[in-house]
Amino acid sequence: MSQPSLQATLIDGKAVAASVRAEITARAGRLFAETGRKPGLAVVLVGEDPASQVYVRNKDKAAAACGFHSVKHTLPADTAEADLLALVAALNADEAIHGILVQLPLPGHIDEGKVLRLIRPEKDVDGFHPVNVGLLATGDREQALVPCTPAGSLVLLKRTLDRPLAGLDAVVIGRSNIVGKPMAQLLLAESCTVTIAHSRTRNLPDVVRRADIVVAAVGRPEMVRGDWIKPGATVIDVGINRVPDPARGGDATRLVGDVAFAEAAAHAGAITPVPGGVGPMTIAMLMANTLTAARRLLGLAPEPDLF
Ligand SMILES: Nc1nc(=O)c2c([nH]1)NC[C@@H]1CN(c3ccc(C(=O)N[C@@H](CCC(=O)O)C(=O)O)cc3)C=[N+]21
Repeated sequence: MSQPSLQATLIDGKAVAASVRAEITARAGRLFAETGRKPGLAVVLVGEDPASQVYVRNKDKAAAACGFHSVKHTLPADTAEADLLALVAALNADEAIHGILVQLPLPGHIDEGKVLRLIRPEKDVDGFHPVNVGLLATGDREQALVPCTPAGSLVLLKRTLDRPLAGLDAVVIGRSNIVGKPMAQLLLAESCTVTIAHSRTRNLPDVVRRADIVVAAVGRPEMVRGDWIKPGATVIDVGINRVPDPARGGDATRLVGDVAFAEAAAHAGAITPVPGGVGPMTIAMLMANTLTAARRLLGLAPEPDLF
């Protein structure tokens, strides 16, 4: 049998992210003209997780390009929990900082929940504080800060589908607090019929075959196969997995998603690539959340929704 050919529309996350960042740059410029204040973002990195380092580098570039005030705190891997909590408390009180992001995962000796719960919900640009989780669950988008990866995935879906999502069957594979659960909440708020599948789901291929929208967020390279995809479905691949690339020899690696891209592209109506899909949107939505947090903390009226 011949190789399946690409039929799906490629969803260009890099291009959409650039347009979101351009809009945020314009909004930050207006904020500065009106108030003399810049949105302020603090990123805290404990230890040297490679994925987090990539993310911090991209974020720094994006924040600078958007005209934000941006600070980075890099702490050694053996930092005491109390010292990290003290830094978060100082950032909570810092009037120049409107967004605080503590890179996950944290080293094992630090209680992640304790750190996330200390961040002021108004400055929680990751949307991981239980108050923001609750506001999303109650549909209170006016007050919530929504996690960046699901928010970015929804922007891609809306720009791709160009019609209301209401009534569509959506299957989210993965139930993490960071992606799967908030993604399901956002799709539910759009009136999709939402299924959350996970490692204990029976007959996952058949569950996925029902979906008009597939969001893969399991962290297992190329787990979702082409013949699981309903013809014409929209596929959002959240996975970023580094795998060996023997074709290039030596210790070469390449990035793949949670979806077997070439196979799935032969069935899907539209699909995100990895890299260049959801990843750049995560960064763009972090900028959007920081601007939103700044306006709220400064008592200013909200800007129109990006999605
Ligand atoms: N509190 C917290 N919030 C996070 O959102 C968070 C975190 N911790 N810890 C680490 C992970 C990882 N993450 C990425 C975001 C964007 C890209 C990204 O821009 N990827 C590009 C480039 C990838 C590459 O070339 O390596 C792409 O997919 O095209 C990657 C990784 C956010 N994370």
